[in-house]
Amino acid sequence: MTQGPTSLLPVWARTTARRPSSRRQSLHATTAEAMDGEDAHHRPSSSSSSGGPFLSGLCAAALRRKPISARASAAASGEGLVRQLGVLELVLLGIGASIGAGIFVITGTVARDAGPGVTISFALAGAACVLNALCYAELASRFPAVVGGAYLYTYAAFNELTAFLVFTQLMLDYHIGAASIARSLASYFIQFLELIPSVKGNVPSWIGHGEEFFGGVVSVNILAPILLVILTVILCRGVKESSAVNTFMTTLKIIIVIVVVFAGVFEVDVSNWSPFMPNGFKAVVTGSTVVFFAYVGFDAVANSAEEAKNPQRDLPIGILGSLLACVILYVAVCLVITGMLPYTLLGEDAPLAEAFSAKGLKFVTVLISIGAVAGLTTTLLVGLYVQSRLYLGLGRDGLLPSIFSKVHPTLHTPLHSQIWVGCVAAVLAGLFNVHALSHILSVGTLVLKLQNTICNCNTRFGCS
Ligand SMILES: NC(=[NH2+])NCCC[C@H](N)C(=O)O
Repeated sequence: MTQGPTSLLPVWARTTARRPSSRRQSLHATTAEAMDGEDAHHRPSSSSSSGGPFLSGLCAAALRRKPISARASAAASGEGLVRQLGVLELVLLGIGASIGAGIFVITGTVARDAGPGVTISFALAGAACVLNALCYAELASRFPAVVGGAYLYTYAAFNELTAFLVFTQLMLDYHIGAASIARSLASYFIQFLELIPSVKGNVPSWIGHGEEFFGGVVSVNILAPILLVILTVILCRGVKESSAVNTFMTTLKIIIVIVVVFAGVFEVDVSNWSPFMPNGFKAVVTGSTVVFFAYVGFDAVANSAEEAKNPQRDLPIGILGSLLACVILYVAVCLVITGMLPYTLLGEDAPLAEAFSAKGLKFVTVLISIGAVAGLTTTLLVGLYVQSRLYLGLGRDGLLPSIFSKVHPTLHTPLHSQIWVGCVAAVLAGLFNVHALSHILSVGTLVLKLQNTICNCNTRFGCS
């Protein structure tokens, strides 16, 4: 066996990479061992390096690649996670991750510029995402069904360094995203509570909305961490349990969106649709880059590869099915909302709810709030789920401490990884208002989608 240089890795990673745990050894023939095969030519020989052992180690570690075949045995062994998710659960997982607060908020922001053309913005962003989803679907069906998603594909298509960068981007997105969503959820709960007259105005801000200290640098909130703990407990209990919660909540929000569309159809005045693009096509295209956020999430399905009953068939269906369902629902909501009111009157923060209150349909407004809560809950739940599976993948590969590679023998969940991601999100959500930061992350997500498309080209056409 060729010895792979590990000097690039931190001490703990070096240790785990050299002396892999027995599970890792059996599940994933990775790192040095994995390089024996098809990717040996990707490693620069250390003797040819003129920059000394450190530089050659650095290059070798950065350039080593995980061969696709090395994962096959992992998928076959079936050890660790259990295959419990059917095609419906996978589609609902994708929808659960995608339909969050985006549709309830972004529509108004973009419609103020793009007018009714926001519908085209959603269709354009949806079309771009469908192309990307096709890449994900192909990668998901081509690869052995193990955890890792985008990280795994990058490891096989490029190298370890790129894969690790993908992981860091994903983690930044998911950790901050989870904290931000948990805070929004906490605020929603307080708003619900404040519907009770005796409670209104009496809830201290440190419970839900956040009490600011040090000039706003720290914003203390206890409800968000509590919600994160509850979801983490559900996720730790088993994939069947968390999938059941996701299925229930996602079905609820789909029904609510459909009811909203049908209730709104009768209020549509077609004259509100002309002009359809008051500020031209440019505003519509600009809008599509913003509404892209609403589609983020379908890729979550790829991360459940190791828990899908029939991954090669069901993952592509789950990825594409959930995205297409979102495109249809989003376009329908946009058409209805821009038909109900002149676009100039649409609110920026809660356009859907405001449009229905303006028409005197208060019950729909309440439904929308319930839909938003269900939406936030499922995006949070699935986000935490995906994170833990990514940590599990990196733990197995020796890129993170081996504690992350452990799967509970009876619950069949990566307990340590799950608790870790819950704790990180809880600390962030409990102490900081990360909302502003979460918006910037869409750019990173966009780059990640591009990266995945390149991965697909790379593995399909063998460019490297
Ligand atoms: N990984 C993420 N950044 N997930 C956030 C998903 C946001 C979701 N699409 C929404 O409209 O609310």
